[in-house]
Amino acid sequence: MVVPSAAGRDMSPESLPLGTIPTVDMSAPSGRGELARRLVRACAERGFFKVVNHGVPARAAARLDAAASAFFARPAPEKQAAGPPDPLGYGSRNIGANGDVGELEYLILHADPAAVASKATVIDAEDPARFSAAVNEYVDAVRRLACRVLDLLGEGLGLRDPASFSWLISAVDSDSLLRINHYPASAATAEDASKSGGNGIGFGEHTDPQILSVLRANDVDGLQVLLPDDGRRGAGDEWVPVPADPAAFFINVGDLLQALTNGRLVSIRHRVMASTSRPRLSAIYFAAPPLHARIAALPETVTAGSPRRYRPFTWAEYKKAMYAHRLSHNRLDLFHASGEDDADDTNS
Ligand SMILES: C=C1C[C@]23C[C@@]1(O)CC[C@H]2[C@@]12CC[C@H](O)[C@@](C)(C(=O)O1)[C@H]2[C@@H]3C(=O)O
Ligand SMILES: O=C(O)CCC(=O)C(=O)O
Ligand SMILES: [Fe+2]
Repeated sequence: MVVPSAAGRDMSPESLPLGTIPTVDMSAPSGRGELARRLVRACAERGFFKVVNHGVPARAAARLDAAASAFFARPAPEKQAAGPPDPLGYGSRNIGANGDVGELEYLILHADPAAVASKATVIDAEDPARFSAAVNEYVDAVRRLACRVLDLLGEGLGLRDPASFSWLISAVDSDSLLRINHYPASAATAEDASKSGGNGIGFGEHTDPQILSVLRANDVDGLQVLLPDDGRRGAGDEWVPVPADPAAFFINVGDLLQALTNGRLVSIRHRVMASTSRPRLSAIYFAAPPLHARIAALPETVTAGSPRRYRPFTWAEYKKAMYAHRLSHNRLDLFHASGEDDADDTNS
């Protein structure tokens, strides 16, 4: 039975419970087909889910955390030697080049081992090889997880080639990134923060531009996701806190996966709130295609009832538009098939 919602969208009785964040067990206790269906449902209804039994060795995560913590503990001038973010490298408070600020410092690295090696000399001057090894081992493990998820999504969506998504991020010239965020401890409440000029925002609201983001953080809360009002509640979109779980991964659909699936899978808005008494450390692998990759809705996702939503574009073209806009900008709107917005228009 299909129940029409107040908003006119069909709600199958199997829809996820209101306001919940799905957890997906990658060990597939109920079989591969069911796992693929669960992943598609999580990405279509939420664009965000928690993953357990993910297969990423705890040792790889611990090594990355140790390398990152050692870097962030260094004196400011030493850290600044790895910056400013251009857009790769070390940054503090300023996010991107268009006036966004957050209560954090961060490292953005290209995921390619050669690029990691060239940055490692300024990040860990004492032992750059140790830093590179920690990053490469971690990136390798999370890329595998991202590929497994993407292949299952391809299967669940019934694509002729279920590897269409994972193929894009596995290319040797893929433009994937690793970002490590460090939100310093502040005993501040949201009220204290606003008195001192802060706004309680660690990382402002945004969607991730790439294909898939794979996040792991320590045991400090702060991440929130904007769950869409699916019409059953009628109270509008809602910011939902994501309880920390350092043993799990959190995965979200990026803008490119929304475009490739013609809007079937949704790129979710998220943010990090800053008022915490302990530092938050997070690492996010942004799985991206090569710069020249052409992003167009896969034919299986374009139907008479669901016409093409976005015009085809390359990742390079999308990146240009993304860097020209503020963090919170809805970048996919610039690429609407019938939209009047112009992707080269740099006013946000
Ligand atoms: C304000 C910005 C920072 C960002 C580039 C942008 O112009 C808009 C997208 C931002 C974002 C969000 C997700 C990732 O953290 C990030 C690395 C990315 O690919 O897009 C950041 C960019 C950044 O910090 O350079
Ligand atoms: O640091 C976090 O937990 C999330 C940050 C984030 O969304 C990002 O870097 O794109
Ligand atoms: Fe993000």
